[in-house]
Amino acid sequence: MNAPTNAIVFDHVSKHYGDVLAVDDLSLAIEPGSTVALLGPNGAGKSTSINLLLGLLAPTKGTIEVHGHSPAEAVKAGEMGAMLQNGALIPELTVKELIDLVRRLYPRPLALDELLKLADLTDLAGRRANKLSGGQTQRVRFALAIAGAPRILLLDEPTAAMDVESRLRFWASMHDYAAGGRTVLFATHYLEEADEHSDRVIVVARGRLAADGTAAQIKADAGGHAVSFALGDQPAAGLDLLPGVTVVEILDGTATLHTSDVDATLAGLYRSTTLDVHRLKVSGADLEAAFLQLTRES
Ligand SMILES: Nc1ncnc2c1ncn2[C@@H]1O[C@H](COP(=O)(O)OP(=O)(O)OP(=O)(O)O)[C@@H](O)[C@H]1O
Repeated sequence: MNAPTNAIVFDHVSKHYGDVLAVDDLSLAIEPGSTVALLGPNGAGKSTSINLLLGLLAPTKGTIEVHGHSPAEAVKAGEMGAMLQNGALIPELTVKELIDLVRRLYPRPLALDELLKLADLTDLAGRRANKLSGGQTQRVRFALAIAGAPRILLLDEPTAAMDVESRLRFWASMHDYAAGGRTVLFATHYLEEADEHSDRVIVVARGRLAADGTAAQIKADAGGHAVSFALGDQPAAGLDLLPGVTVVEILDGTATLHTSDVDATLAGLYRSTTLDVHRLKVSGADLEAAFLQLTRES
């Protein structure tokens, strides 16, 4: 039998919680060595997908493979490490003791010094776990996730509640770990994180696949541009009906029209409205506009 070419495969996977359809016929394949963002709004099914991948939940329909094995087999073989949204540390232990305790549970763990270095914890090695800030705690949880040197690392909204500096340090650690050819899948609803830290973005909305590609492809496919202008106190009624317009945002007297056809929108703005248009600006799509459009459409 040929070795499986994909690290992760979801084949028509659905997951119901009673009446709630959290994951809806999701099919995708992730190549080894890629860093993939699972991007979606609240309730899109990101955590459910990660829990399915870890074998913590069973799909209602469909199958999941991890390097050709079931999730349970892959977890048992130490193929996957995960940083989930919750999970307390043992407060009495120091950072070093805790990481060493966990790494010893694995057959081929990373060296303690390497783990401390990768998670940027060398200076905090002697600190007790209950004396850490939120961002430092997340770094310890990251170290625990990679302790067994997993080939696949799953991160569920890893930077939630981190400040800007902590985020930067966290992503640097993630890239260092991924650089060894490992596969990383991280869930986020931060568009910038998906854009900056992944080489592929899988957008999910209401449990379904809404888009899949590089951040640049998703922006291009959504075809979006934004037309903005100073609206002042003029009425915004009807802007959403202009040709091409997908989303209208009004903020501090500025109207921003996200559009799939910038020429048609501009023509409509000048011909079909009586608005005084000042400080007109046309910009290329950003991931946010693409994301809004995609998660509305699906
Ligand atoms: N244990 C559960 N029982 C019932 N419904 C659940 C359960 N867990 C999740 N859900 C529902 O399943 C859907 C998907 O939830 P999930 O937590 O996977 O989304 P998410 O994309 O991770 O959201 P968030 O970004 O808010 O963490 C939501 O409608 C949620 O309310």
